[in-house]
Amino acid sequence: MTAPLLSVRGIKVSFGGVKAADGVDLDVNQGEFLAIIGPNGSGKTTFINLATGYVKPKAGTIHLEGRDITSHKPREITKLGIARAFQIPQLFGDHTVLDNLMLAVAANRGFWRWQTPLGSEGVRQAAMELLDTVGLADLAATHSSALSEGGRKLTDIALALALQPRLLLLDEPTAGVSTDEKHPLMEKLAKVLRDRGVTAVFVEHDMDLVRRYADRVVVWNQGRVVAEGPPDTVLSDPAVLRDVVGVL
Ligand SMILES: Nc1ncnc2c1ncn2[C@@H]1O[C@H](COP(=O)(O)OP(=O)(O)OP(=O)(O)O)[C@@H](O)[C@H]1O
Repeated sequence: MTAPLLSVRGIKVSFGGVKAADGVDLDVNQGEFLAIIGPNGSGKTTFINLATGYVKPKAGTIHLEGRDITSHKPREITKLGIARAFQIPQLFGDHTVLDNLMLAVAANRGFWRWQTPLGSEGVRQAAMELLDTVGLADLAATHSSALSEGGRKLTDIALALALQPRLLLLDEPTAGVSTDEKHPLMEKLAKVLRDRGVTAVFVEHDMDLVRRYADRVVVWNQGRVVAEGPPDTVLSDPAVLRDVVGVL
């Protein structure tokens, strides 16, 4: 069996008296699309912050393909292949969708250090390819402030893909997205990840989406992983339905 891509062992994080992670063991396997579910405030976002280096644990370890990244800075972790898409997409609203992507591509190529021209044809082409990948090529010239929430989320995912991640972390990818847009967004996302061989973790409150798109589900409650397995099994577990799904 292949070693996990990300391996978390004995992780503990507290904020004041709140235990956001209380001795968590969790593996993310190569190539899977893993959902994390749990009540508000149970520690799901903290897991994303830990994996990306924004929060440091008071105990435990995090390994990426066997390399200990527990003490690494966020920037170092990004370079090693972990990217996140934010719960609230961070876009420059007064710039076009293409400009936002070109900036991300150029930055990833070392634009700050090597002065890669921001508007060079190579950068433009790579940015257009990413937009095409997420189905937004037709909106390249649109100002990002004019996008629907689904469009903003897909742009944000394209920005994260510009970092060429091996592991993509998505905090509520469909939050704020209209009901009509949710399934097309997830279909597109699942296809992009599959086509590019990117492993992904998504935090989600919509159980229909979890059941339909996740390969595996991890249930987080009060800083602990309380259940995990295939969606159909986990989402029919009476304890999960009572303590987690019932309070979402
Ligand atoms: N930087 C912080 N400072 C203080 N408390 C924090 C911080 N980050 C998280 N917490 C607290 O830790 C707990 C877990 O938070 P976290 O955001 O990880 O939960 P969550 O499961 O993602 O919640 P939600 O579903 O509402 O986004 C909460 O009680 C939260 O208030």
